[in-house]
Amino acid sequence: MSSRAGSAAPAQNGGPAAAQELSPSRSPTLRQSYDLACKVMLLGDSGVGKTCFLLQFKDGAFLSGNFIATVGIDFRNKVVAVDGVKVKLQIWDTAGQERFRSVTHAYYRDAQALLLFYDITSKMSFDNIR
Ligand SMILES: Nc1nc2c(ncn2[C@@H]2O[C@H](COP(=O)(O)OP(=O)(O)OP(=O)(O)O)[C@@H](O)[C@H]2O)c(=O)[nH]1
Repeated sequence: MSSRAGSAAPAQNGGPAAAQELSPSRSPTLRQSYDLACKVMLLGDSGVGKTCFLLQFKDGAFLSGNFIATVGIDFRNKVVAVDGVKVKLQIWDTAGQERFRSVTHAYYRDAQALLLFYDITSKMSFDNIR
């Protein structure tokens, strides 16, 4: 299985090298103006579709073809308007693989929302997220 380079894991494909270097303040999209900020975490087993959901929501694109597992954790920002209020969603895409659990747990603390994902064709992925 191939791996998608996450920002909180050893660098692959020229990505940042260490977990402590992953900071939302480094994102250029933060320059967008907003009224409220909200941290959202995407959680669930590996392969349930967290990254695809995020890319679809952020860019309107679907990642089909070879499955590339997330390494560690990564995030994307998107500003949405809710009743005239600009809300910046800082959406954190966690790796579903067990070996990254300790890395991803460290990011839960100040989240306002956790989105729990499972694969409707896999009862195990549902049981694991309960
Ligand atoms: N049929 C179908 N396949 C999907 C859907 N969403 C994602 N996939 C496929 O499922 C595979 C895994 O998707 P990812 O979004 O990378 O899974 P993930 O939960 O981010 O996995 P990790 O990064 O390992 O935690 C990919 O091959 C996708 O093309 C969906 O809604 N339907």
